[in-house]
Amino acid sequence: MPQFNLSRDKYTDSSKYKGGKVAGQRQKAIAQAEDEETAASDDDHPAETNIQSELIEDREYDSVVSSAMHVTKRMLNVQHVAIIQPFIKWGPRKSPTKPELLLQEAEALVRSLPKWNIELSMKVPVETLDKRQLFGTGKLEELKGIIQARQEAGTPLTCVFISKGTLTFNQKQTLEKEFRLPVMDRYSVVVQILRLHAVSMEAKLQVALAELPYIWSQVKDHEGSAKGSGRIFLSDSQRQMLQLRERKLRNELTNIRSHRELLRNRRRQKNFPVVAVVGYTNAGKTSLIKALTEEQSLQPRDQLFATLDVTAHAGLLPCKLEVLYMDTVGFMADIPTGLIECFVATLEDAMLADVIVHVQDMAHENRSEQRAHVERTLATLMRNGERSFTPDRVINVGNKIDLVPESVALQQEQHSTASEDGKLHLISSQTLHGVHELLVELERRVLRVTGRQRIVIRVPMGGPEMAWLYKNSAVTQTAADPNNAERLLVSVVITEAKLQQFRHSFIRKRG
Ligand SMILES: Nc1nc2c(ncn2[C@@H]2O[C@H](COP(=O)(O)OP(=O)(O)OP(=O)(O)O)[C@@H](O)[C@H]2O)c(=O)[nH]1
Ligand SMILES: [Mg+2]
Repeated sequence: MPQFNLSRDKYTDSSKYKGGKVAGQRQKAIAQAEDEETAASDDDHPAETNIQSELIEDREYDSVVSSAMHVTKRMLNVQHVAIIQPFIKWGPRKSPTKPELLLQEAEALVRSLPKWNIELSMKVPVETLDKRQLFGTGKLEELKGIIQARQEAGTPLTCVFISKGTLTFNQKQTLEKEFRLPVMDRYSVVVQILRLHAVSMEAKLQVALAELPYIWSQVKDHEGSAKGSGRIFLSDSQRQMLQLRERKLRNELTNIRSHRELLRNRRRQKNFPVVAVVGYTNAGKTSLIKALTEEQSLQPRDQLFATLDVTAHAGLLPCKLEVLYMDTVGFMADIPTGLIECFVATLEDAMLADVIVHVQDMAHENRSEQRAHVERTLATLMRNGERSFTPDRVINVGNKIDLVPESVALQQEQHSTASEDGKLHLISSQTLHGVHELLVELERRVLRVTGRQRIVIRVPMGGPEMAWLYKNSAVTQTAADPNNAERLLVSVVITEAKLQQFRHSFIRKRG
């Protein structure tokens, strides 16, 4: 039953997650509960897994995708890359972000691919991003000269990465002819990274789906161009293949998602409060969850889009209430919407969480833009969802404080809003500085948002009350009542509704 394992990966079992090991007993217990639910429904669909594997191993498609975006299965091969970051220097369409930062992000993308080496890295001013050859004639000659010189001395380059969202088919074709090298844009580099990091079948199918709008847009560019090279980009049968592929991918994803909904309902019934950890890519989401749960299996990586599956990890709040932390896909600006849309569905679960922790990298120069980008995206995602993006559900966390000089950190803390809800919690997931305080705040929010409270109830020893409390609340401590040897003092975290039920069932009777 291979799909059985798939669904489990997503939520609890991190054994396949970044190569880690199965976590502790609590984790196992939840996984087991989910498995009971999963087993029945998976038995019904043994054929699905075959279709899914065929969609991933499809030679005919591979040849189309490799010609459209130079994305191949041989991505572990060594590549020698020249990065060119175009930016508009003047005028109303001037790039809002400093070109140095754009270039840094482009370099981080390339570094996320293990055997890709950055040989050259340049930022180049352009008048507009729409020109057929992108660069002015003089600039283009200069770039050709630089690349040529590099080819003759030093390690020969194997591709040029132009750090622009998407290049049109014509831009790519023109530049490939000029540079005599394959040319990639941000979309194709990100797809390459996503392919590498996709672990579960759902993530793999999502990446596959994310590739299609790109291929279609290249086909459209090619057809729309009067000066098309005359070469047919896609044959009719290839087009049909792509259409069929898209339908199949959507079908399979729908199947997987309805399955996920089943698990989500199941989890709701079990009543675990859920905390979603979101943020810009590489901000330290996975590291924070590792710090909060002490789960050794989690492996943070200094790579963009390291996490592609929403996974859940159990942890305890200081009051001993168990919560599930959801690790999510990172956000990134200047990624064409079509690409990330496919992953948005995986964020659905996160959007339904009781509390959302927004992790920010305090050591990143572009922190405030990153924060604004994440907030905008979250607000859009939630506009269509069941729950709204209200400040009382969000905790802002400033991570990597160990990398920031103390005086700067202090300033940033003072800058954050005075109210407890708007506060920026400064922490280091690495040194664990501030993590305990964050847990205390998390507890406060979780209890408030889910309408739970911590109380101590006095119950008769050996009575039915104890069993009832274990079943319907989180019992965090029991102690003998110093004033009455036949009674116990039970500390619980309980919802208002359950507390009413308890009063109704036991206290009135007793009275
Ligand atoms: N110095 C320092 N490094 C940190 C801290 N937290 C995370 N890192 C590092 O930052 C990098 C990214 O961490 P991850 O936890 O993988 O980040 P993420 O947000 O999950 O990234 P994606 O899944 O790619 O979106 C890793 O190299 C971590 O070791 C911190 O508090 N201090
Ligand atoms: Mg991560």
